[in-house]
Formats: sequence, C-alpha cells, structure tokens
Amino acid sequence: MPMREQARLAIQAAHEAVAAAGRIVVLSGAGMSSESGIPTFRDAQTGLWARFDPMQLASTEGFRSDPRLVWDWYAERRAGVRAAVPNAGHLALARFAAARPGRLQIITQNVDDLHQRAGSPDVIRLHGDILQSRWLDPCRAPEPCDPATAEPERPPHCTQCGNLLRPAVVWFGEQLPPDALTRAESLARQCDLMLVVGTSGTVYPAAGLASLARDAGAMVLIVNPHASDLDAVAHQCLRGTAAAVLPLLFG
Ligand SMILES: CC(C)NC(=O)[C@H](Cc1c[nH]c2ccccc12)NC(=O)[C@H](CCCC/N=C(/NCCC(=O)O)S[C@H]1O[C@H](COP(=O)(O)OP(=O)(O)OC[C@H]2O[C@@H](n3cnc4c(N)ncnc43)[C@H](O)[C@@H]2O)[C@@H](O)[C@H]1O)NC(=O)OCc1ccccc1
Repeated sequence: MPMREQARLAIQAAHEAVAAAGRIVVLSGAGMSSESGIPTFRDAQTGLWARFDPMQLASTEGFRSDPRLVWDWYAERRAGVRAAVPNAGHLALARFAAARPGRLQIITQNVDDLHQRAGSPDVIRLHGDILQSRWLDPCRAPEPCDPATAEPERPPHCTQCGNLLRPAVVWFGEQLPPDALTRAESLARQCDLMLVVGTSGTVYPAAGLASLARDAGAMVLIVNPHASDLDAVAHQCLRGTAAAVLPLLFG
C-alpha cells in the first residue's frame, strides 16, 4: 500500500479515536511551538543556544555561576515568545476544547504561553512560565521585597538584600510544582486517549506520563515528524507536524 494511503488511513483511525474518546489528554513539548518560530531544544543552534549547553544554562548552578549570561539567554527567549503567535495546532486544540468542554486537558512542558493565547483553558504547566520572574532565594528582608521593585539590572536584584530575580521556570535538578505534577499523573491514569505532541520524551518526570497512561489502559498516539524515545510506548506514531496533523484529528 502506498505510503500516502497508509498515512491517510492512520490519520483517519486517529481521528475516529479522538471522536470516540471521552477523556483526552494532550502532552506537548517544544515541537508544538516550533511552527510558531520558537526553536526546540534540539533544533536551537542560534545565539547563546549554539554556544552553551541548555541543561547548563537551565540550572541553578548555571545561574549562580554566571547570572548575567543566563538572564540574557532567557531575555532572548522571552523576546522570541512575545513575538510568536499560536499555530494551527494550538488553535485546533483550543477550538475542540471550546466546543466540547471537559473532554480535553492539555499538559505542557513548554514555558511559552501559546496554548493559553490560542484560548486553551486551564493548561497544566509542568515546567513553569518563562514570562514570569521570582526571587532566586527566599527574601530575607523583614517585609518580603516585591519583585517589581527590583533594580532593573541583568539580572534585576533586590535593593534591600541583593537577592536576584530569576525566570519562574523549573530548572534541571529542581522539583516540578507538586500540584501540577499530581494533577498530571492522575489525569494520565484516568484518560482514554493520550496524544503526545512534539516531544523527544527525554526529560523526566514529564516523559513518564505516557507510560502511566498506557499502563492504565489508555490509547497512546504520538504526533512527531521524527522518532522519539516514547515511540515504544505508543499504539500509533503519526509522522507529521503539530500544525499539519492536529487540525485533521480535532477538526
Ligand atoms: C535530560 C534528562 C536526562 N534529565 C532529566 O530528565 C532530569 C533528571 C532526571 C529526573 N528523573 C530522571 C529519570 C531518568 C533520567 C533523568 C532524570 N529531570 C529534572 O531535572 C527534573 C526537571 C526537568 C525540567 C527541566 N526544565 C525544562 N524546561 C524549563 C526550563 C527552560 O525551558 O529553560 S525541560 C525543557 O527541556 C525539554 C525539551 O524536551 P522537548 O520539549 O521534548 O523538546 P526537544 O527539543 O527535546 O524535542 C523536540 C521534539 O519535537 C519534535 N518536533 C520538531 N518540530 C515539530 C513539529 N513541527 N511538530 C511536532 N513535533 C516536532 C522533534 O522531532 C523532537 O522530538 C522540555 O521538557 C523543556 O521544558 N527535575 C527533577 O527530576 O527534580 C528531581 C527532584 C525531585 C525532588 C526534589 C528535588 C529535585
């Protein structure tokens, strides 16, 4: 059977699975935002990405050893997020959720706000929000200092106690927000269908959610133009992009 026909039948079967599923969970990664112009961790080869290991930059050690370098990296990425717009994949999910309240829950590893800007309600963010900041260390001042009053430096610092501002994201070696992780794990165990979109499946505990869903009896489908570490967990891998495939599944 010609490849195109196989792909068409696979999309059709996945579309029927989406229509039949009562509780759908979407687990998204950087590939979800790639067609919005935000480089994935894998593809990013420009600017500071090309010169430094993201896992080094995205760590407390990395920030403490060179706060300005890490702050500038996040400033570069924040500008990219602000300039980006949701793609057809984000919009297809938001439209489906609006038309069928309670049927679709998004769990994302992404620190951008494109799912939210597309109109998706109540997105579970496992790795934080790149557009928010918080104090690096607990504020030691008698009256906790308001981050908004920080001295506008790179990174901004507290005029009272010298505390540094950091992006409100989860760095490697840091715990995920317990409430978000607990909700994500219980949704994974209860869903009928988990759609894994645009992730290499290399970062834990996020990547472990697909096996949780499979072991609990859910169907697991992958949307990714390339092979990933989660292919073995999936019932079907749809080799296409988020913006091309999701409108076909949720249209
Ligand atoms: C790398 C890995 C080996 N290391 C980890 O997983 C570590 C350590 C670890 C924990 N458990 C383990 C178990 C096994 C092995 C290691 C570990 N995990 C942690 O450190 C976690 C924290 C992990 C979170 C780190 N923060 C991020 N982001 C925020 C920051 C920032 O963004 O700056 S992770 C970051 O990288 C990950 C990148 O992965 P992807 O999103 O998948 O992107 P990638 O580029 O890799 O792939 C893109 C994919 O898209 C596809 N694609 C491309 N274009 C498209 C397209 N158009 N459409 C569709 N798909 C597309 C490509 O083919 C590709 O497959 C994302 O999660 C992203 O959020 N914390 C923790 O475990 O804490 C413990 C703890 C517990 C208690 C108390 C204290 C501590």
